[in-house]
Amino acid sequence: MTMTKWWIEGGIFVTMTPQEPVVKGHLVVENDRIVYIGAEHPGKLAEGASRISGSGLVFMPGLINTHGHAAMSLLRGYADDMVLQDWLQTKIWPMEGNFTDQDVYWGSALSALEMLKSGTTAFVDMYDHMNEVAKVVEQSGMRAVLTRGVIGLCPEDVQRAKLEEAVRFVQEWNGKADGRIMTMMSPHAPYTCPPAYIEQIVQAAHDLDVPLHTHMSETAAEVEQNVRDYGSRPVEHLDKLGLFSRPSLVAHAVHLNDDEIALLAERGVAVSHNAASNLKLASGIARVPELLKAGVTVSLGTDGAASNNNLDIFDEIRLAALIHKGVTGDPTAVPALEALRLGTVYGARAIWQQDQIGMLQVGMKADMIALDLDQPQFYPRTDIVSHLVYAASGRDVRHVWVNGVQVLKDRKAVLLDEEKIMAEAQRCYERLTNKV
Ligand SMILES: N[C@@H](CCSC[C@H]1O[C@@H](n2cnc3c(=O)[nH]cnc32)[C@H](O)[C@@H]1O)C(=O)O
Ligand SMILES: [Zn+2]
Repeated sequence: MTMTKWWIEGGIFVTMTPQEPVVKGHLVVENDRIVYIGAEHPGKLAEGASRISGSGLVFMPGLINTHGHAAMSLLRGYADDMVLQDWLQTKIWPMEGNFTDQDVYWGSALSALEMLKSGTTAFVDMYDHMNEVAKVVEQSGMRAVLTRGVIGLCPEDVQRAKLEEAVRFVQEWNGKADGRIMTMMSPHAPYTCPPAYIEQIVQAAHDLDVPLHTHMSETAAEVEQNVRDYGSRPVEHLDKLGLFSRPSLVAHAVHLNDDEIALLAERGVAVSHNAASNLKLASGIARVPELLKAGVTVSLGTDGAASNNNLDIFDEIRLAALIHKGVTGDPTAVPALEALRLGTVYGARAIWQQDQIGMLQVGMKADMIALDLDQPQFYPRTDIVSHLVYAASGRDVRHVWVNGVQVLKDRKAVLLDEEKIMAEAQRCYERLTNKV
């Protein structure tokens, strides 16, 4: 393998490390890893490196989106302003029922493009036709944790077939694309999977030695129904079924009581906070300050583009910093640096990759983004972290690298064909809407 080496000369680096959150200086990457970051000239380490000027740019770790359904970008704007159960049952599921491999491929490619262009370098995806999503990840150069989510509201033979498909997906893709693809197992939610089915999925995760992912406690109605059907709230229910006996990541976790927060902390369960989706579907607002105080890893997710309706993690960072202040009446809730950690360091923790990504530090993978600082919203130069949280958006992202490879250059995707993806996604949508 030929060695690649590049050197960012003279930039501002928001490293997200506890020791030195902001560094003005230099960064050197060799192959897929950061080999130098610091104020001093890198000296010998920069020998033979190609030089990139860091002037006018701010660099930070790539953002991590810990919950979504990439192909749902095909349904962006298709069914807005509805309540979750009605939205899923009358609009989304009937459309998804007609999705082909091609639809999932182009829908996921559209999302990959949008994510890259707004600074997301790693994402979690729970969906169907997952081979297509994996191909998109492979081609786009992104990093992802993928899982064939299963809904168990079907006869046992269909349940079994879905579970086998999910297992095969893990066997085929875990660790692929130079390690950029990792996998999980996922019951879609406690209200769509009977308890015995959840136990089978948990067992499969044990056998395969992969983590678990699910939607949990998204709406008050879900919690009530869980109590009616199973005699306990979703957290206790899933705990009894063994879901938290493995590394697990739960999306939403909006309706939690104090005991449930304590249990999630005790079991080391990570939460994906999907603020925009929860607001849009009027599901509620997660108790993020309390979760953080209890020591739960809280990360950020967009959920599908049909309930957001974009995939910009900068939006989620800003929302996380704002709504919890509004809800608690405490302006110190989720301060700027903590909000930025939700989208970076904690995101990495939530997908068990904190030793690899989420910070700019020697030895870490070079998953990094650069934003254009020479824009009015970033003047005057007061506090760069504050600017990234309260003033920035994904549209400010100019360059993106994943695993040491530049995948976005001057706002253009390097490995994806932007025009073709948008045209094909449009065609998929038109074909799908003619079917129903
Ligand atoms: N179609 C598969 C399940 C795929 S898992 C991903 C599912 O999550 C659904 N989904 C998207 N957003 C949400 C949400 O916020 N809550 C619950 N389900 C969601 C989405 O519509 C999709 O069907 C099967 O039948 O087994
Ligand atoms: Zn979801």
